[in-house]
Amino acid sequence: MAELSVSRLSVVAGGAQVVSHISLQLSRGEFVVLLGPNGAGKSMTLRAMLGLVPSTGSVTLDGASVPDMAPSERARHIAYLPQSTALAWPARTRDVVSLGRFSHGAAVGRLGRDDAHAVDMALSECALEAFSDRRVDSLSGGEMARVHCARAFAARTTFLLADEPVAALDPAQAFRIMDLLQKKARRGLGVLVVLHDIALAARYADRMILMKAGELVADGPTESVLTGESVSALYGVTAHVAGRQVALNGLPD
Ligand SMILES: Nc1ncnc2c1ncn2[C@@H]1O[C@H](COP(=O)(O)OP(=O)(O)OP(=O)(O)O)[C@@H](O)[C@H]1O
Repeated sequence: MAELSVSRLSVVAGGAQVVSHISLQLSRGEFVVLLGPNGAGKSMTLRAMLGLVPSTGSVTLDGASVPDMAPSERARHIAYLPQSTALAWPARTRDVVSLGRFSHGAAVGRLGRDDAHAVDMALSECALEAFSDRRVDSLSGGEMARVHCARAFAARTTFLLADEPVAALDPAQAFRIMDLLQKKARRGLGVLVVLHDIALAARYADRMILMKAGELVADGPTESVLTGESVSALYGVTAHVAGRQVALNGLPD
């Protein structure tokens, strides 16, 4: 069973410790949601796990240090959907999805048979066939989010780290993306997703990790981690949780 293992990961930014001694494991086939208030250190944790920011501690994939991997090797194992999804250049959808194959040696206009197949599959999984030749700067936010997912799926990695992939999507589009990620996890992808929508997280997560002020405060099965008390302690709002149903009742009086 492939495993991504994080041990005592810490990050300092702007002179402050923004991630403090985080340890966690992610296995293939798991769907894990990382929750926490703004500024808790969630994005920094993902970026440090990928070696994109300096950190201390260790991150290993089946024992091999991830930050020490060449970028292309890392990208063959772990796909990353960063928070910002804007694309500044007017590429076609299919070419953006093809970027997911670059770590396998492909280049725009130079896709091998396996690359082309992976791109076609990813376009189909994300219901993007009709947009294949469209310029991405003409797509809606929800369509663009699907393009980013397709790019990640085309890479055929064993792990996917996604930072708020459904922020700014309407409920149907958000469910569509979460369903896709869940389907991929059921087929063996290890998925770690940062979300702010607690109800959505409750619906999908096999496991939840809670972070606050740079520290990991809970990690376990959704049913045991998600309680009215844990949501209140995390966000400072009153909440009622029944199983996987979450009702937020605003700020305390
Ligand atoms: N380059 C930097 N210099 C100084 N502080 C930084 C820098 N980058 C990030 N930080 C700080 O690190 C903390 C954690 O940031 P991070 O982006 O990981 O939070 P987050 O949990 O992802 O928040 P959000 O939910 O708002 O996206 C924040 O307080 C942020 O201001």
